[in-house]
Amino acid sequence: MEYISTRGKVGSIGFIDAFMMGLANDGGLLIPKQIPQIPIETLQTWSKLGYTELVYEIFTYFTNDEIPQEDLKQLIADSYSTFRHPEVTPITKLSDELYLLELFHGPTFAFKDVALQFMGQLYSYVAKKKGVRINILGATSGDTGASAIEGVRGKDGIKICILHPHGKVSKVQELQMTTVQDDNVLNLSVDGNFDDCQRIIKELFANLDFKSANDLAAINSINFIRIMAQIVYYFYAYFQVAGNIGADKVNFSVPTGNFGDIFAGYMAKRMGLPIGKLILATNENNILERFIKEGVYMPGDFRMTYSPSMDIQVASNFERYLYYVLGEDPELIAKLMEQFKVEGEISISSEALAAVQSEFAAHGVLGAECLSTISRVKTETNYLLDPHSACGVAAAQQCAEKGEITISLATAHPAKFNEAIELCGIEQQYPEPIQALFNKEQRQTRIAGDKQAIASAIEAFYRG
Ligand SMILES: N[C@@H](CCOP(=O)(O)O)C(=O)O
Repeated sequence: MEYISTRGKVGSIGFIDAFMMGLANDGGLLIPKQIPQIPIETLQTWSKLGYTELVYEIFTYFTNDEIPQEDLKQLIADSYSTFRHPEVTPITKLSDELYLLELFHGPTFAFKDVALQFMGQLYSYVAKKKGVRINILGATSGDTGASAIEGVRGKDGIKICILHPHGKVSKVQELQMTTVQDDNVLNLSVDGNFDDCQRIIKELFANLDFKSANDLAAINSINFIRIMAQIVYYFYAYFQVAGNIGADKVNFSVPTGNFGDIFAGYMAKRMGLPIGKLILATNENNILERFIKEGVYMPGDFRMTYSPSMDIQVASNFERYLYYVLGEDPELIAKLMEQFKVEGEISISSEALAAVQSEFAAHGVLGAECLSTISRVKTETNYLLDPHSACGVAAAQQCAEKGEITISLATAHPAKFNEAIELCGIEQQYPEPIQALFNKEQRQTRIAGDKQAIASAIEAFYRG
């Protein structure tokens, strides 16, 4: 498998190079040159595999034999041995038509661990094999940062700097990031919102002199390896719910802000998994919902919500999807992304919109609906959803037709978002690792949302 850029100026690089490049050097996003097509017989075999066996089978389509088999197996085993559930991403049934895919059994209680435990292992592997320094730079609205830090804290040859928006992540998310005392970790608490953090790091990655002088590596879903690891749980969930292949199509409902998680579902579908609708759930920051309903991609006003991880306007992975839905034309994508930078808007034709709507449905879940979904599901089933997962369930109930089976992604544990849970009048007990955070000392640097100031702080940390 080779990787190319959505903007056409990075040609055919291998798996490890794609991993290390993160953001494509032409400012676009890396994607596989061809999407692997999985034969039905292979899908049938896969339906009987355990989680880590399935990870291995799927990864080999993407890793291009660049990692020896035994090494890859070991990396996978080490990555998922940290999960608290033997199935890694188990399924829970809410009703005959609605299932939850629990993605929060990793060390930081969010779906990000599924990819970032593996990426932490892989960065460490590459640092040792190639004898290179790796300086990770990432932006987070709360979950990615904690998970990325957990994946590489204390690891030799790796430093990590994470930008989070000051005062705009949940208390537990903040504690998960800032109570880590390892010297290879720097948390910058940025005055601004997540979009500011993401824009600044993308500009720093796009400055190739800065990128190479600082050996920058990416953990955000601009890095295709994040998507690769997340593709797996769509297959695994489908097999758990539908049994063997050949059963009816199954919908997936996905709470998403950066379009990464749902893009992994789109890739799984393109690989041959019988997915019906991909239901996109947003909160009040609903640029993606508006795109799917109207074909216009244009940021609105930033809003703070009960689901802070999805408080995102400009969705990184949207560019990857645009590439596919507009006919895999890199020149067109480069032009549209430039237009977006200047005019702040992309509109697609009615034919393209029809193609989008044949694959996606969308629902923007307002605060009141998010809280009422948490309360209702708790009363009816005794299951406590976190606010992001509640958006997924609300969207599934809004967009799925009667008789369709939908798997809704439960992306985080409710203990990460007690601010919303207590507004529902529900008292929850924290799992021990989360409770313990409240007694630990915090370490973070508050900084203005200014690219130059952030670049200087990052350089000083990486060189220190
Ligand atoms: N929701 C994310 C934002 C970063 O998105 P990613 O897809 O690049 O990881 C978070 O919790 O940080």
